[in-house]
Order: sequence, then C-alpha cells, then structure tokens
Amino acid sequence: MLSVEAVSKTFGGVQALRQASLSCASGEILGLIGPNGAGKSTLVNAISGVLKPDAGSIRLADQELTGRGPEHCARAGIARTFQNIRLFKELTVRQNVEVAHITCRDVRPDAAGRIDIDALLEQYELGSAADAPAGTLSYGNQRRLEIARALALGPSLLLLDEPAAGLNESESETLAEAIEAIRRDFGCAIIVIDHDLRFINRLCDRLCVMDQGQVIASGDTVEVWRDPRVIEVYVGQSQPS
Ligand SMILES: Nc1ncnc2c1ncn2[C@@H]1O[C@H](COP(=O)(O)OP(=O)(O)OP(=O)(O)O)[C@@H](O)[C@H]1O
Repeated sequence: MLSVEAVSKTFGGVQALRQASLSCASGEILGLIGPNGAGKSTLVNAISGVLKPDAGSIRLADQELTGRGPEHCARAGIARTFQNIRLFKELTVRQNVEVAHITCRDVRPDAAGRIDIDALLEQYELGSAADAPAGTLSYGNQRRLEIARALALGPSLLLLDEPAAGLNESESETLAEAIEAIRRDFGCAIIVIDHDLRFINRLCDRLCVMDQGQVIASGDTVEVWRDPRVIEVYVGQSQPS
C-alpha cells in the first residue's frame, strides 16, 4: 500500500532524512519511533506532501506521490493529524468535519458515501459540541476532532503525529482502542508517531525505528525491541513493559 524508498531531506546544514525507507500495508498499524530529532515528523511531512524530499520515492498503491503537494496527497487518500493541533478554529466542529468530507466526495465518492458525519461526531464524543467553534473545545476534544476530521477524508492511509501527547494513561488506553476501531471500521493503513512506548507497544503490529535521519530497524514489534541498535538508541530510557 505505502512504499517509501530512500527518501532524503536536508534543511540548511541539517540532514533530517538519510535514505529513509519504510512500507505499510492496508489494515496495518505501524509505529514510527525514535529519539527527538530522529526525523519522524520530517518523514511524515514528506509522505503527506507537506514538504518535498530532495531524493527518493513515495508511492501509495499505484499512485506516484513523490514531490506532490498536501492537497494532492489528501486527494490520493492520505489523511493526517499534526503534532501541534491544526484545526479551523473559527469553524464549528461539524464544519471542520464537513470540509474534509466535501474533499473526499469530490475525488472518492464511494468512500465518502460510507461516511456518516453524525455517527463520526458521536463516535468521537463530539455530538453535543457539533455547533461550537472548534477553538473553544478542550485540548482532548480538539485532538479527537482532528482524528474525526482526518477520517472524514475517507483515507486509505492515516498518519497520526503524537496522538497520545498530553494524555494520561487511561486516556491513552481509550485512544488506543479508538485507533483499533479505525482499523476495524475503515480498514486503512495507520502510521503512529509517539514517544509513549507503552502506548506504541500495545497498539502497533510493527515498528519502524529512526535515529539521526535513518531507519535503523523495522519489523515485528517484539522482534524490534531485541535489536541491539534499538536498545542502544534507547539506553537510559525506561524500557517498555
Ligand atoms: N523546517 C526545518 N528547518 C530546519 N531544520 C529542521 C526543520 N524541520 C526539522 N528540522 C531538523 O531536522 C531534524 C529532524 O527533525 P524532526 O522534527 O523530523 O524529528 P522528530 O523525530 O520528529 O523529532 P521529535 O520527536 O522531537 O518531534 C532535527 O534536527 C530538526 O531540528
């Protein structure tokens, strides 16, 4: 489904990505982890068209996406959330979701037809706030709205950048269940970036570990934690249980 091959990106003198490669299949939940500055957000930005890679290729199913912009990638079926929430804060909760749904209806009417906006708002406990401006929601509700809006795009690939940031343990558990429900209900591929390793290990089928712009390990979650390079990168950090 998603195939990223040898993607590189330099910002001034900083090589943020060095020939990074990963793949993600339909219905798979892939965890993208690594220390601060490893290149995770840059890679997700390249996949979602927010920035153009200097080299390498990005394909989604049979679509060549390398160097295409965010709108093109959204229309191709890639939806994402951001590390720092980016909603249309003056629009209502419902309007935020409707804008995404209209985009989906234009390009993938079949997928759009399967999306029920009211059900989506209820599922993310936003029904009672549907007519409130998005900017007035609590932090947790804004995070939920970002996911609901991403789903209204009818994605075949969903990218979640630090969805558990700022959540307590029980909220993270609820979020993990919600992401599993997305896989079940939408069947899309999901890539999750997060520093909460307990959350990542509980949720993800496979992991891709980055360090200094490179993918240093990828594979089954349990296997990856046995890799000496991964252990080295995480030395000093608490090992996940
Ligand atoms: N727009 C930019 N301009 C200059 N340098 C950048 C830019 N974006 C990222 N970088 C640099 O590229 C490197 C990788 O950053 P990136 O944000 O992708 O890492 P990350 O793994 O997502 O980190 P974190 O977990 O802290 O979010 C870092 O050295 C960062 O400072």
